[in-house]
Amino acid sequence: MSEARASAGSERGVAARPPAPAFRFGGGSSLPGDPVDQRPGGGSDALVWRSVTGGRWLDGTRAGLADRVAAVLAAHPDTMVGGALPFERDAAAVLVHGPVDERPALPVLPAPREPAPVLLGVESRPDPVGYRDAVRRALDWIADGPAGPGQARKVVLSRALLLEYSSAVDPDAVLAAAAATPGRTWRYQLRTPAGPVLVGATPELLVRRRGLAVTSFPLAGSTPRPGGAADADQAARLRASAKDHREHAVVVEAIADTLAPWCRRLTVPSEPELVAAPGMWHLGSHIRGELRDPSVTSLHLAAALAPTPALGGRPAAAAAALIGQLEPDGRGLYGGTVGWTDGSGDGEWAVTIRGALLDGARVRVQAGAGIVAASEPEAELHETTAKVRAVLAALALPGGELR
Ligand SMILES: C=C(O[C@@H]1C=C(C(=O)O)C=C[C@H]1O)C(=O)O
Repeated sequence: MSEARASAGSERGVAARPPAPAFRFGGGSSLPGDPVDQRPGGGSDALVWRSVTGGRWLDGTRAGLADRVAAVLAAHPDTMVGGALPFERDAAAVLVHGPVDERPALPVLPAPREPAPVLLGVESRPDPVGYRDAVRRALDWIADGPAGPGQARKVVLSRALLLEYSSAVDPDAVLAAAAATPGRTWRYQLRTPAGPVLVGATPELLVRRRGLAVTSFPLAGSTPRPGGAADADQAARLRASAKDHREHAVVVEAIADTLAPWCRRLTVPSEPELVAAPGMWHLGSHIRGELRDPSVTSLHLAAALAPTPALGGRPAAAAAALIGQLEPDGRGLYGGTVGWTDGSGDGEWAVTIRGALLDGARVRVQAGAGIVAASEPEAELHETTAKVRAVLAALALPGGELR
């Protein structure tokens, strides 16, 4: 709502909606192995919501970004920068700078507008035939050669579903649904200056910095959760899948290699754990490190890590080039990172997945799957469908029977 309309509303005695924050992020819940938070009210599993309202947008691409942001924050104590870095490393970041607003809970959001939007149509880009085709081309690329000595190639291929609804989808209603998803997720909402609003609940932490402690929680290797008794069977199958463990190891190795030069100590688990995300099982690993240099901020680390090989591949540059060919629309914010950093350098950056880009009555949901030598096109297509369904369910967006 524009300010003019808001004040006209109050003149007529209608309560004006307060200005909507440009950025909201609900994260910071504790991870297994975290020290217990001793602060008053800082229970071991407390989720913290941060937002920026009425801030200033920062221009620029990723090159030199973290240093510029650190300088801005050094000059303005009690402020933070929140937003997103796109998947493509040379694309413009969407970051907003403003005062820190930190709360234990998401404020009560206005009730969604009635009637609820009805799904009118869905377009898949590429369509299922095109996606299976892209997987076959990726398998040829994988078979063409190794990524390095003793290393197999991997690439993550995604498809976008463009959904058309009968009326505008309310970004706050979608955020409220994301906030209510059970399980450990990082919830985000970013009103981009171009208009569309990015909203989601991602189970994947790219990097968190608290003081010198650095944590990353990569996920790779997935299977849908059918619910009921079959849920445990699927979990057991994932645990036993050599293909998924290989896919996971590629990601863990790459994250550890990127973090190692920044860290004095780095601990990498030898085996992944099973992670229950909304609608999906994943393999996940807690990687923990201790920073060498306290001037390195969470944004330095996020900019170095994103896009994670859980969304790109190995070798990173060749996988990104292949993705550029096979996904000609470009990914934009999907697959990049979303989060915040503050004047102390602390911050939390999640992988921008399990979200939707809302543009009035049009909604874009994108999902991908990791392709390795043993991948089957049909199974990978099925995995993207399962992920999209999980997103629609978590965000309470009507999705029908997607294929
Ligand atoms: C690509 C997505 O998810 C990523 C890919 C995964 C996989 O290939 O197993 C698992 C989790 C995410 O890192 C997505 O949700 O769109």
